[in-house]
Amino acid sequence: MYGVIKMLLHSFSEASILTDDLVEQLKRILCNAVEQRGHAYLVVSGGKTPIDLFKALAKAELPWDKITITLTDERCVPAHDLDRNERLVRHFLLQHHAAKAHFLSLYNESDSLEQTEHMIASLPTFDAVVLGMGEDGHIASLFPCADELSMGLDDNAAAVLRISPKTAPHQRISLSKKRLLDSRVIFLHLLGQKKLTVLHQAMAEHDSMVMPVSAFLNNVDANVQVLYAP
Ligand SMILES: O=C(O)[C@H](O)[C@@H](O)[C@H](O)[C@H](O)COP(=O)(O)O
Repeated sequence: MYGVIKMLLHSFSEASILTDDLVEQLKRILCNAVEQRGHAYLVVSGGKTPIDLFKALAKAELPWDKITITLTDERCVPAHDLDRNERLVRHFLLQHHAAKAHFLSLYNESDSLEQTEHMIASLPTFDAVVLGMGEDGHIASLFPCADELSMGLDDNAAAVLRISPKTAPHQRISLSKKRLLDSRVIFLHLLGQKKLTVLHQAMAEHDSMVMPVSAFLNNVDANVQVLYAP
Protein backbone atom coordinates (compact mmCIF):
# COMPACT_ATOMS: atom_id res chain seq x y z
CA MET A 1 0.00 0.00 0.00
CA TYR A 2 1.21 3.49 -0.79
CA GLY A 3 0.23 6.63 1.06
CA VAL A 4 -0.38 10.10 -0.30
CA ILE A 5 2.53 11.20 -2.51
CA LYS A 6 4.10 14.37 -1.14
CA MET A 7 6.17 15.11 -4.23
CA LEU A 8 5.56 18.53 -5.83
CA LEU A 9 6.03 19.17 -9.54
CA HIS A 10 6.97 22.71 -10.54
CA SER A 11 6.98 23.35 -14.28
CA PHE A 12 8.88 26.31 -15.74
CA SER A 13 8.59 27.72 -19.25
CA GLU A 14 12.39 27.93 -19.66
CA ALA A 15 15.48 26.42 -18.10
CA SER A 16 16.86 29.85 -17.12
CA ILE A 17 13.74 30.64 -15.07
CA LEU A 18 14.04 27.26 -13.36
CA THR A 19 17.71 27.99 -12.59
CA ASP A 20 16.86 31.38 -11.03
CA ASP A 21 14.14 29.80 -8.91
CA LEU A 22 16.36 26.95 -7.71
CA VAL A 23 19.21 29.35 -6.89
CA GLU A 24 16.83 31.47 -4.79
CA GLN A 25 15.49 28.40 -2.98
CA LEU A 26 18.99 27.08 -2.28
CA LYS A 27 20.16 30.50 -1.06
CA ARG A 28 17.29 30.63 1.40
CA ILE A 29 17.80 27.04 2.57
CA LEU A 30 21.56 27.38 3.00
CA CYS A 31 21.31 30.75 4.79
CA ASN A 32 18.66 29.42 7.17
CA ALA A 33 20.77 26.36 7.90
CA VAL A 34 23.81 28.49 8.73
CA GLU A 35 21.72 30.82 10.91
CA GLN A 36 20.04 27.97 12.75
CA ARG A 37 22.79 25.34 12.99
CA GLY A 38 25.99 27.20 12.18
CA HIS A 39 26.77 25.16 9.05
CA ALA A 40 24.97 23.99 5.90
CA TYR A 41 25.33 20.81 3.84
CA LEU A 42 24.55 20.72 0.12
CA VAL A 43 24.75 17.61 -2.08
CA VAL A 44 24.86 17.99 -5.85
CA SER A 45 24.80 15.68 -8.86
CA GLY A 46 27.09 15.39 -11.83
CA GLY A 47 25.91 15.20 -15.43
CA LYS A 48 25.07 18.05 -17.79
CA THR A 49 21.86 19.30 -16.18
CA PRO A 50 23.36 21.21 -13.22
CA ILE A 51 26.01 23.23 -15.10
CA ASP A 52 23.99 26.47 -15.37
CA LEU A 53 22.80 26.05 -11.81
CA PHE A 54 26.42 25.69 -10.64
CA LYS A 55 27.47 28.82 -12.54
CA ALA A 56 24.66 30.91 -11.06
CA LEU A 57 25.00 29.53 -7.54
CA ALA A 58 28.74 30.22 -7.52
CA LYS A 59 27.95 33.95 -7.80
CA ALA A 60 25.47 33.96 -4.91
CA GLU A 61 26.51 35.88 -1.83
CA LEU A 62 26.30 33.25 0.87
CA PRO A 63 28.34 32.40 3.95
CA TRP A 64 30.23 29.85 1.82
CA ASP A 65 32.92 29.28 4.44
CA LYS A 66 30.15 27.68 6.51
CA ILE A 67 28.83 25.52 3.69
CA THR A 68 30.00 21.99 2.86
CA ILE A 69 29.34 20.56 -0.58
CA THR A 70 29.62 16.96 -1.66
CA LEU A 71 28.37 14.82 -4.54
CA THR A 72 25.56 12.31 -4.94
CA ASP A 73 28.01 10.10 -6.80
CA GLU A 74 31.44 9.96 -8.38
CA ARG A 75 33.11 8.03 -11.16
CA CYS A 76 36.21 6.16 -9.92
CA VAL A 77 38.65 7.77 -12.36
CA PRO A 78 41.78 9.86 -11.75
CA ALA A 79 41.40 13.48 -10.58
CA HIS A 80 42.11 15.03 -13.98
CA ASP A 81 39.71 12.75 -15.93
CA LEU A 82 37.02 14.70 -17.81
CA ASP A 83 34.36 12.23 -16.66
CA ARG A 84 34.90 13.06 -13.04
CA ASN A 85 31.97 14.84 -11.33
CA GLU A 86 34.33 16.56 -8.90
CA ARG A 87 36.02 18.24 -11.85
CA LEU A 88 32.66 19.67 -12.93
CA VAL A 89 31.93 20.96 -9.44
CA ARG A 90 35.39 22.50 -9.10
CA HIS A 91 35.17 24.09 -12.54
CA PHE A 92 31.64 25.54 -12.34
CA LEU A 93 30.52 25.67 -8.71
CA LEU A 94 33.59 26.20 -6.53
CA GLN A 95 34.26 29.55 -8.21
CA HIS A 96 33.59 33.24 -7.42
CA HIS A 97 32.03 33.55 -3.94
CA ALA A 98 31.58 29.77 -3.71
CA ALA A 99 35.34 29.21 -3.90
CA LYS A 100 35.26 29.49 -0.09
CA ALA A 101 32.97 26.47 0.31
CA HIS A 102 34.30 23.21 1.76
CA PHE A 103 34.23 20.33 -0.71
CA LEU A 104 34.26 16.67 0.27
CA SER A 105 35.56 14.37 -2.41
CA LEU A 106 33.88 10.97 -2.76
CA TYR A 107 36.82 9.31 -4.46
CA ASN A 108 40.57 9.52 -4.03
CA GLU A 109 42.76 6.72 -5.27
CA SER A 110 44.50 6.56 -1.91
CA ASP A 111 41.30 6.41 0.21
CA SER A 112 39.47 3.20 1.01
CA LEU A 113 35.71 2.90 0.64
CA GLU A 114 35.56 2.59 4.44
CA GLN A 115 37.13 6.04 4.82
CA THR A 116 34.62 7.58 2.42
CA GLU A 117 31.79 5.72 4.14
CA HIS A 118 32.89 7.02 7.52
CA MET A 119 33.13 10.61 6.23
CA ILE A 120 29.69 10.62 4.57
CA ALA A 121 27.95 8.65 7.32
CA SER A 122 29.17 11.07 9.96
CA LEU A 123 27.68 14.16 8.26
CA PRO A 124 24.43 15.44 9.75
CA THR A 125 21.12 15.50 7.89
CA PHE A 126 21.73 17.30 4.59
CA ASP A 127 20.05 20.66 4.07
CA ALA A 128 19.46 20.05 0.35
CA VAL A 129 20.18 17.36 -2.21
CA VAL A 130 19.90 18.24 -5.91
CA LEU A 131 19.38 15.09 -7.95
CA GLY A 132 19.51 14.69 -11.70
CA MET A 133 17.83 11.74 -13.40
CA GLY A 134 18.94 9.52 -16.26
CA GLU A 135 16.58 8.40 -19.01
CA ASP A 136 16.56 4.92 -17.47
CA GLY A 137 15.29 6.36 -14.18
CA HIS A 138 18.65 6.28 -12.36
CA ILE A 139 19.56 8.89 -9.81
CA ALA A 140 23.04 9.38 -8.33
CA SER A 141 24.73 6.16 -9.59
CA LEU A 142 21.84 3.93 -8.57
CA PHE A 143 21.41 2.40 -12.03
CA PRO A 144 18.65 -0.14 -12.72
CA CYS A 145 21.13 -2.39 -14.53
CA ALA A 146 23.67 -2.62 -11.68
CA ASP A 147 24.06 -5.81 -9.65
CA GLU A 148 24.58 -3.70 -6.53
CA LEU A 149 21.28 -1.79 -6.92
CA SER A 150 19.35 -3.70 -4.25
CA MET A 151 22.14 -2.87 -1.79
CA GLY A 152 21.91 0.83 -2.69
CA LEU A 153 18.14 0.87 -2.24
CA ASP A 154 18.12 -1.11 1.00
CA ASP A 155 16.60 0.78 3.94
CA ASN A 156 19.55 -0.33 6.07
CA ALA A 157 22.24 0.43 3.48
CA ALA A 158 25.58 1.99 4.34
CA ALA A 159 25.94 5.66 3.38
CA VAL A 160 27.99 4.90 0.26
CA LEU A 161 28.54 1.92 -2.00
CA ARG A 162 30.68 0.97 -4.93
CA ILE A 163 28.55 0.27 -7.97
CA SER A 164 29.29 -0.89 -11.54
CA PRO A 165 26.59 0.12 -14.02
CA LYS A 166 26.35 -2.11 -17.09
CA THR A 167 25.04 0.67 -19.35
CA ALA A 168 27.38 3.51 -18.36
CA PRO A 169 31.16 3.78 -18.16
CA HIS A 170 33.31 3.51 -15.02
CA GLN A 171 32.91 2.02 -11.64
CA ARG A 172 31.17 4.54 -9.36
CA ILE A 173 30.80 5.49 -5.74
CA SER A 174 27.25 6.47 -4.96
CA LEU A 175 25.43 7.63 -1.91
CA SER A 176 22.73 5.12 -1.00
CA LYS A 177 19.02 5.86 -1.13
CA LYS A 178 19.00 5.88 2.68
CA ARG A 179 21.72 8.55 2.91
CA LEU A 180 20.25 10.69 0.11
CA LEU A 181 16.83 10.65 1.76
CA ASP A 182 18.36 11.98 4.97
CA SER A 183 17.92 15.54 3.71
CA ARG A 184 15.54 18.35 4.62
CA VAL A 185 14.66 18.77 0.97
CA ILE A 186 15.43 16.84 -2.21
CA PHE A 187 15.19 18.63 -5.56
CA LEU A 188 14.87 16.58 -8.72
CA HIS A 189 16.21 18.82 -11.48
CA LEU A 190 14.88 17.85 -14.92
CA LEU A 191 15.50 19.53 -18.27
CA GLY A 192 13.99 18.37 -21.55
CA GLN A 193 10.74 16.76 -22.66
CA LYS A 194 12.25 13.24 -22.56
CA LYS A 195 12.90 13.59 -18.82
CA LEU A 196 9.24 14.55 -18.27
CA THR A 197 8.14 11.36 -20.02
CA VAL A 198 10.52 9.34 -17.83
CA LEU A 199 9.20 11.15 -14.73
CA HIS A 200 5.62 10.11 -15.56
CA GLN A 201 6.76 6.50 -16.12
CA ALA A 202 8.58 6.53 -12.80
CA MET A 203 5.59 7.96 -10.91
CA ALA A 204 3.51 5.04 -12.16
CA GLU A 205 6.27 2.51 -11.39
CA HIS A 206 6.33 1.38 -7.78
CA ASP A 207 9.24 -1.02 -8.19
CA SER A 208 12.37 1.01 -7.56
CA MET A 209 14.50 -1.88 -8.88
CA VAL A 210 13.00 -1.00 -12.29
CA MET A 211 13.23 2.79 -11.93
CA PRO A 212 15.31 3.81 -8.89
CA VAL A 213 13.96 7.39 -8.94
CA SER A 214 10.53 6.04 -8.01
CA ALA A 215 11.91 5.32 -4.51
CA PHE A 216 12.10 9.11 -4.08
CA LEU A 217 8.97 10.14 -6.00
CA ASN A 218 6.72 7.65 -4.27
CA ASN A 219 8.12 8.19 -0.79
CA VAL A 220 5.57 9.59 1.64
CA ASP A 221 8.19 10.76 4.13
CA ALA A 222 10.56 12.60 1.81
CA ASN A 223 10.24 16.28 0.91
CA VAL A 224 10.81 15.88 -2.84
CA GLN A 225 10.34 18.81 -5.21
CA VAL A 226 10.55 18.18 -8.94
CA LEU A 227 11.66 21.17 -11.01
CA TYR A 228 11.08 20.76 -14.72
CA ALA A 229 11.71 22.90 -17.80
CA PRO A 230 11.58 21.80 -21.46
O1 LIG B 1 27.26 11.26 -12.34
C1 LIG B 1 26.19 11.44 -12.88
O2 LIG B 1 26.07 11.42 -14.12
C2 LIG B 1 25.00 11.67 -12.05
O3 LIG B 1 25.07 12.19 -10.85
C3 LIG B 1 23.71 11.16 -12.63
O4 LIG B 1 22.81 10.62 -11.73
C4 LIG B 1 23.08 12.28 -13.44
O5 LIG B 1 22.48 13.21 -12.59
C5 LIG B 1 22.08 11.75 -14.43
O6 LIG B 1 22.69 10.77 -15.21
C6 LIG B 1 21.53 12.83 -15.35
O7 LIG B 1 22.58 13.28 -16.16
P1 LIG B 1 22.40 14.49 -17.16
O8 LIG B 1 22.19 15.70 -16.32
O9 LIG B 1 23.69 14.55 -17.91
O10 LIG B 1 21.21 14.16 -18.00
